[in-house]
Amino acid sequence: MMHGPCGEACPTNVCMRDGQCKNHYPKEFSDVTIHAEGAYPCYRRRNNGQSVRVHNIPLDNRWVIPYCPYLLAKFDCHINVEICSDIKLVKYLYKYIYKGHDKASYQVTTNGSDDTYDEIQAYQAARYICAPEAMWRIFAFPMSEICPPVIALPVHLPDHQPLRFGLHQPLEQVLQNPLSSKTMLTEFFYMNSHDPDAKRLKLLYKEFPENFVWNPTQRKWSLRKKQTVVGRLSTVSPFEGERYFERLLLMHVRCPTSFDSLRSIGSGIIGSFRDAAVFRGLLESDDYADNCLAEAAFYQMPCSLRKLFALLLVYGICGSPQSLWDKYYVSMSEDFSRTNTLNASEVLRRTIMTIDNFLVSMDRSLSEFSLHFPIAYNSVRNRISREYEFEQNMYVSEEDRLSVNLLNTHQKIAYKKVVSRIISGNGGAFFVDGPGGTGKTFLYRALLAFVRSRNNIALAVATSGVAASLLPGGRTAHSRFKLPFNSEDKSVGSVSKQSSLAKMIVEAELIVWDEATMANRYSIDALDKMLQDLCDCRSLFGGKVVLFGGDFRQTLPIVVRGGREAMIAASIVSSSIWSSVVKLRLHENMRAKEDPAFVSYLMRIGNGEEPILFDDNIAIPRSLYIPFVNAEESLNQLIDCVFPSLLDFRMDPYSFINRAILTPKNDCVEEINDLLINRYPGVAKEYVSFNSTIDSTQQGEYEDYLNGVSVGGLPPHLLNLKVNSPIMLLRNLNPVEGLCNGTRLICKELGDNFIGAEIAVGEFKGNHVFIPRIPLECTDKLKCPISFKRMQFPVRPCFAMTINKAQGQTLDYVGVYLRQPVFSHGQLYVALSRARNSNSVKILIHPVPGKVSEQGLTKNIVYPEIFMLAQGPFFFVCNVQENAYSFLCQFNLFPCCIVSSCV
Ligand SMILES: Nc1ncnc2c1ncn2[C@@H]1O[C@H](COP(=O)(O)OP(=O)(O)OP(=O)(O)O)[C@@H](O)[C@H]1O
Repeated sequence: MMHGPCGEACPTNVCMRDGQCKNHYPKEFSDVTIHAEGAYPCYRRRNNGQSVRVHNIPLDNRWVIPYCPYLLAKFDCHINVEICSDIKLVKYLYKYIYKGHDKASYQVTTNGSDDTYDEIQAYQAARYICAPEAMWRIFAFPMSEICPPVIALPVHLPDHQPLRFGLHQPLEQVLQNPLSSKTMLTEFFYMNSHDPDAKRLKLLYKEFPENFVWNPTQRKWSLRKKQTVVGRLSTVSPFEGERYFERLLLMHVRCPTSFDSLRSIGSGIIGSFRDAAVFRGLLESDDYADNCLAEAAFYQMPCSLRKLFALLLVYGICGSPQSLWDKYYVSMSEDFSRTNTLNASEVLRRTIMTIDNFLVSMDRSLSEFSLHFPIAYNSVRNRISREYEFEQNMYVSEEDRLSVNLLNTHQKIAYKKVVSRIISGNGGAFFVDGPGGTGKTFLYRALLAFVRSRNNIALAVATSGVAASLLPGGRTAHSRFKLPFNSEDKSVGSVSKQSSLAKMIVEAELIVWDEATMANRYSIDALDKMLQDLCDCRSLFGGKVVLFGGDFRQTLPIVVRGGREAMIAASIVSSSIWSSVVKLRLHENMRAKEDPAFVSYLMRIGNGEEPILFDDNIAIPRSLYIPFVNAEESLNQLIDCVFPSLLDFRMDPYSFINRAILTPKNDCVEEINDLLINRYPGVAKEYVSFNSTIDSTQQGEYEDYLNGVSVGGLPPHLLNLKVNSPIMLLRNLNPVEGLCNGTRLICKELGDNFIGAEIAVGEFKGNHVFIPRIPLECTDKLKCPISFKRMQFPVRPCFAMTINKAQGQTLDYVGVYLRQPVFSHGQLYVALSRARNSNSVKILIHPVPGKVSEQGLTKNIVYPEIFMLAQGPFFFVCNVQENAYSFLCQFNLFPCCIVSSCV
């Protein structure tokens, strides 16, 4: 079946909406079917040159609607086919099964007739049953079957057991029957207190039917011998109060022996199920901020406590900031009051200013919160001007100041070019391109030091928080320039011309943007427009000197549901500014100098020059991979290579923090982290998240589902941590202080309401921070069909992380776990290039089932067209960047020969 023709060839086709095909035809060519996370499957559509003519327009494989010839022939009707490889797609199966037959119901009445029409009765009396269904029913064949069977478990309050009795059955008789008061729930309690198997297994209520069978006649549970079943607690709306909180406890408390035991804490019993749920951390408490500060204050770390207070303010968790301030002021100012040189009002001023400074670095200010102090202080009005002052007086380290003397030849050339533009005031945009480790950051630091040591402003930004934290005074580009996050938003950001921020931007002599290869080109175009507007100058970037940097071998901008072409189209190389950018190249790898063979191997992987054997598969050298024996044994071998002794790790976590297992997908990350946190020595502390649907009426219905949802970027529902275990931050809490999405920390204190941790890497290594639970929203329908908010600590263990998350980080030992091969451009290169040499990397590849003998083969996905588009001269030839690849292919110019001829 073919779609269309539509688009330019037929703009009036029914599928056209706002000049675009609503079904996204034509699709992209692809040699294999790819099912990326959070994206529609990209089916195999080979570019084999074949086409058919429909309405006189040639349509090739990109226009084919997925179909199954067998099904079409068998049923002789219209059947579309989709891979059912995602849980979300299952809903379509149910939709079509339960939709029922097409039917209509009508009634003929005379005018003025007042006959009341019983719609339900009419439906029951005249439901249309098609012939096959009628036959199916006559033969009493089962109409539906769920496998495995789902056992619905009742939830009721004490003495609120539901009772079933006949119409004429005497109530007394019902009540006197001892079986009447027995329910699955009461007998679950009974089993937990009397049955040795139940005591041993320590099950949750929902797990109980998996191990025990309910006998409805005798009203008792007995050990299950066969059949796999699934238990589900009946849903309860939060509006039902205590019954809802009781259910919450039943979902999380193991082996309760009575209703009271659900509410028992230590030796006492808490008054209500709600309070018990709050006490166990299952429910957002009204006093959360108070409890959190009280617990953290106990550790007497006033500096960390002030930052914690600021975080609670920023995330709107403080119900009453003033009362918390009054209550914890003494603890927050303890270090200042201890110095005998400061009087009381000076202590107060310092405490206020340090909190305000912390808030300012998070783009907020103390004056935004309803807090009153007995002294005056400068805040919101001067907030941006304080930033301006901060930028103008940025401290430049001696090391950075002297780094200019250490630059290698290529770095020196780049340095001189940029500096000469700064001095001449002519402006210009540069792009420094170099593989990882060639000293791009080293160059940025030298340039930033040059400008700042003359007391001028140089703004350092990066696409990701981790990269920003590696630059002195670095911020994420979006937060520094208030750029729109949404690529649909074509506005130029929200910096008003009169603001101090605008003044700071206009005065900046240099803007450095690292990891620009990961940025969406709309952000870069937005910066160009904004600078032109603020500087009243139509030249590129308003005539400012802007230095971009990055590595096109690494991953490209993420485009939700977008494939290869969409990623290329979102890259800086597809931006209108690209042809005017001066390209600077660094070649000498300064990081892996001692292993040149590994460096050239990495380059071959990154450039896509490693020979492809078949289906994008390359052979990994024998010394780099662990031979696959079976899933468990081989994974253990990989773990042993990366973390040879977890006990040593616990003793000296800093010595091991730069070791990690990298893998393409989130599900593997969670699996390995769970495995390793269990093996890690020490007692685990479990933090349970509270998930609430944005639409509160959906809470009861979806709560269990949301507890099971694992979304990339959100912490897990059940977060298990141990003291000294490594964790990764999942939010940009404060990039200026090194707290970015991706920062690695070491757990130090595990309170009930906070986590105390030390930053483990980078400029801020050793800094201590208290992290509170914060609300983390997921409204992206592609990640989860139900919009919800998860109240949890924004961290996860980081023994393992996704390859994309590792970008920008340098590791001492890298384990690459490829249960599934990489799925996007540059991932294999990013994973391997985190290591300094070949001795500090090991790869485990799961072979294709049935082909265990084919060891050490894996995919290396490289989009060579990005390298071509990144080369300047070709832009003059092809003009329309997005079509450059196909344009060049028409002339039989293929990637390798183009790159080499261009170089
Ligand atoms: N000219 C130099 N002299 C001495 N050391 C250098 C020089 N250039 C870079 N280095 C060192 O080499 C290492 C890698 O440099 P850097 O982090 O700047 O590379 P990069 O290109 O930014 O890498 P990535 O793309 O992975 O972030 C660093 O330890 C840096 O200090």
